[in-house]
Amino acid sequence: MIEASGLRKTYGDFAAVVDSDFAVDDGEVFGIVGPNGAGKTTTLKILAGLVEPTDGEVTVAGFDASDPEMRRHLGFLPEESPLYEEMTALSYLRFFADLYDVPREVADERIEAALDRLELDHRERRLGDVSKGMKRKVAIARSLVNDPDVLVYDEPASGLDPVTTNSVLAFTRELRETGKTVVFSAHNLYHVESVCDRVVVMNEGRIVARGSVDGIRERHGETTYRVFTDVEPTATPGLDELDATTEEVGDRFRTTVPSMDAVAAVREAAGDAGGEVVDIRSREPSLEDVFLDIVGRPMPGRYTGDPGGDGTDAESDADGDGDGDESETETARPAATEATE
Ligand SMILES: Nc1ncnc2c1ncn2[C@@H]1O[C@H](COP(=O)(O)OP(=O)(O)OP(=O)(O)O)[C@@H](O)[C@H]1O
Repeated sequence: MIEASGLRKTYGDFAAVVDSDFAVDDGEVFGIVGPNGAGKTTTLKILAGLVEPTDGEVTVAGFDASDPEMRRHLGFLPEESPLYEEMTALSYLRFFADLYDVPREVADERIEAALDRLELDHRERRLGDVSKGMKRKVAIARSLVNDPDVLVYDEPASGLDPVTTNSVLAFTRELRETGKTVVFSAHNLYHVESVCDRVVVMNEGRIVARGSVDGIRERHGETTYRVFTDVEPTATPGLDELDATTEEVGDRFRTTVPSMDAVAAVREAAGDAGGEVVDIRSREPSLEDVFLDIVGRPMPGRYTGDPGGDGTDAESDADGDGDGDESETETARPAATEATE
């Protein structure tokens, strides 16, 4: 649905996007993640045909991004989307539908459906008087009035309260179920983890990692295991050497270890001490941990508005099986060689 190859955008001597290649499949939710200034917005604007790349090619729904016909297939949500404050949500959305020559009846049906799914109240209220969350929802509904195949959303849930964030993320997931292809950027890694099929991580204009969220996590992060025993597993010499740490938790002992071999050693130690393992859980590194590893600095605005309340760690029963997702990392080169100050 989207193919970008050799994308580069320079402003004078400064390279905002360098050597960017990626493809987005039909019906996929694709995330672009990275710190401030990484080149996310520039990339999205190139996809939306709003910024012309200095080099490279991009096709969206089979059209060159610069082809005006492409816009009929695209819904774009900019990072900031000022609305006409004197209009109501309904009149505003009808206005945009008219710009796309959507017949009134069809437009009304689409608008109602989008606003229902977004749970938007106060449809007849002046947009100048509605909350920031409602404005964002109206802007999202606007991106759908032409029933596009591809949606390009720049930070769709940024700065929203947890309830609205949840609603916007759920809506984005639903778009995939209706066959839309979505590309979105986010600072907040929880947003990316909870919605995207695949992501690219950008830093200083370049893609530095790509793959499924799980694949990237698997490749860059280290899974730890928490072994719960009914005795303190201290009997076997050498447990310390396995980087094991044990804490007493209620009537159990929780030993955290970095490998399945160490899990086996804990099991043996518990047996030697006359007890047994009662539970084993794996703890996946968060995308945040991985991001720190790849980019070398934390994401700004980390995990704000986490509607799940625990976006930082994924914990699951440990069978020790990875899903073998492929992902790859590209070595981060210094910010564009073209960029000379
Ligand atoms: N029109 C422009 N002229 C000059 N420099 C620009 C222009 N647009 C973007 N840049 C620069 O290009 C770099 C990438 O900007 P971009 O907005 O794509 O980053 P971003 O990853 O979206 O960042 P943020 O998360 O802060 O929105 C930044 O250093 C920015 O200052």
